[in-house]
Amino acid sequence: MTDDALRRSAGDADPGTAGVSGHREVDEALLDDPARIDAADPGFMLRAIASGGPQIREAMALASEADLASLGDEGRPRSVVVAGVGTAARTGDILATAAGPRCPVPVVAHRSAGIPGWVGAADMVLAVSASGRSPEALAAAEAAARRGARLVAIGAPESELAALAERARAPFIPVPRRAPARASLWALAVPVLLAGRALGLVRMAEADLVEAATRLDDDAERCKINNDAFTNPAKSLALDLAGSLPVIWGSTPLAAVAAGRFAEMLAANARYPSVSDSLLEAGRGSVGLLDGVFGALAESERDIFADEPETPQGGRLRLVILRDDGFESGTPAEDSDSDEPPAVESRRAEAVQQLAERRGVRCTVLRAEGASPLERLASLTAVPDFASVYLALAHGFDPMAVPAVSEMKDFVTP
Ligand SMILES: O=P(O)(O)OC[C@H]1O[C@H](O)[C@H](O)[C@@H](O)[C@@H]1O
Repeated sequence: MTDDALRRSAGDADPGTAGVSGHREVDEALLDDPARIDAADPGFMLRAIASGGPQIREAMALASEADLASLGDEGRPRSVVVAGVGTAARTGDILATAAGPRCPVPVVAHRSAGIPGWVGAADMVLAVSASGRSPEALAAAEAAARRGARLVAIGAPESELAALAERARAPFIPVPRRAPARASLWALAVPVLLAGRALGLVRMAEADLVEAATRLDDDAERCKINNDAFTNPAKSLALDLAGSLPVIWGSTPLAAVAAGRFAEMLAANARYPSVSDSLLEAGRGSVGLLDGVFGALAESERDIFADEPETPQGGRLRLVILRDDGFESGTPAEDSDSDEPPAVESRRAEAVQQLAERRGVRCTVLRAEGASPLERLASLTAVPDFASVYLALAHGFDPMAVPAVSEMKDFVTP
């Protein structure tokens, strides 16, 4: 489409605003007023995000009805490809991390249409789509069936994906529709993890799932709208980030998955740009951001005698470190999601905190809690999920409606 055509099809939206509402300054007072929060969230995104615990329990029941356990009967596949986009693709990262570095077969999160060229009859494809109609997941399921690969489909009941699975005689795990897809992370991730467990790639007890669900319930309770910013960790994280350029680094592979999820939620809900990575990668490159225009230089120009900066944090980094130091700092080696000793990862997290401190770059640290990797992942996603929504609301954005995403779909759908 040419620029002119793009402009024409944008209708009569004002240039520069495209009918988008919201305000650049955060409305801090809104976060202390439950009635205003409610009114600012007409699509009930907070409620949707709070359903993580129930999603896990429901997914466990639905997966047991679908008899996923029998997947292991045909033996271990040569590889597992998790195909989908957006939140569906994130479940592939979760499976790969849960399977860990000692996993005997490759686990690949495939984020484009179809499946890799090397996939054949010896491989297994998990096609994941919350709506059950994303072209990428449908193309993956179709290609898997055509090439004779083993297929499991996970998505909305009575969807195109469900029909495709039925035609291919492949197991289908229904995921009750809960728009938007990003509010369905746990409903999608649990069947993927249970498939991995049935194939012998993931060690995960029922109790781990139950405890992760309880953790999400507890965090939803701490993050509920009636708790003010002093007691609500999500509101206080949202205020930490307000007006900043967030840089989110995860101390371990598991924490890096949570970092990626946070960046995705900040973009979709709060419409904030951010950088996210594992600290291992960041330490070799993007840690340099701390020295840059938005890092040390922005901080050295700050007037430390001013009562209130005119634009708080404008154009300045805010570091968020997601730390997973393992269960009581002593994760048994066989449970570790990383190839590195936990001490090395902890040292890296301490180091980057010191680097930030020396440069005056503000830093928020979130620590994983819980015994199992799944529970610790849940503990690193719940508060950030809520924070992204509170930040959206404080800027006057409806976190449910993202005009740019809808317009993109309209432009590219033939
Ligand atoms: O899970 P699906 O229904 O296939 O949707 C996949 C993705 O589609 C769109 O890109 C949405 O903006 C994403 O939030 C969603 O995760």
